[in-house]
Amino acid sequence: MKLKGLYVITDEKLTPYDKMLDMVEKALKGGASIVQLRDKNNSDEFLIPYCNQLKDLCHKYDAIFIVNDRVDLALKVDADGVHIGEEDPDVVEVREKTKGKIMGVSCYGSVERALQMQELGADYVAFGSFYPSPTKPKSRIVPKSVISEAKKVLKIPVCVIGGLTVENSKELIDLGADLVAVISDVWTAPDVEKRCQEYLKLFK
Ligand SMILES: Cc1ncc(COP(=O)(O)OP(=O)(O)O)c(N)n1
Ligand SMILES: Cc1nc(C(=O)O)sc1CCOP(=O)(O)O
Ligand SMILES: [Mg+2]
Repeated sequence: MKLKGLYVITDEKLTPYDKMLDMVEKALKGGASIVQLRDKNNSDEFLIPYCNQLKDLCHKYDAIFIVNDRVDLALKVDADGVHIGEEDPDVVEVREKTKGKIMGVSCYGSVERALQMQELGADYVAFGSFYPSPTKPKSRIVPKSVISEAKKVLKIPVCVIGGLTVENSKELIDLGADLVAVISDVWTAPDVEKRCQEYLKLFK
């Protein structure tokens, strides 16, 4: 299990629950290192069986299973970790509750915030959006220079997100991104496994 490579994130519309496990397995076969469940609407009770199956699937492929926002759900299903942002539960409390698990924190365009989050125990930080995101159209665009600035001062891995495609990710990886987090470009691909393999080639 590694904090490097392709990080795929589920989406209530693009990975509907009746197709999600099949689609995620294709991404894992294609080499995804991390899978995040991102669901803003459904109840924990509805999500628990999916989380358990996703976690088992991830572990079969030596990948990491992360839950977005919902720390209590992550704990209930013993996920490998959580991802939180500015509007989510407090980082210090989350670190306390999720000792031994991976904690990823969104830092948007701020290296200063990333340094603080590293200090508070984040295992990786995420910057973005780098391009207009079909999933989060209101997300602010941040300059690519934040990646190289972050890499100069951070010890923990840097994840990039927001409007990423195979074509536009190469430049971000060359600037130092350790993880490339993707929703639309992976799940709308005609062949999800092949699309993931294309991302993996960018890291070689
Ligand atoms: C890997 C990764 N990076 C960033 C985010 C965004 O988190 P956040 O800002 O909390 O926004 P929401 O995803 O919760 O809408 C993420 N989920 N994953
Ligand atoms: C969940 C998320 N967070 C973002 C941020 O900028 O912090 S952008 C984003 C959505 C990423 O989806 P897509 O690959 O479809 O653009
Ligand atoms: Mg969040």
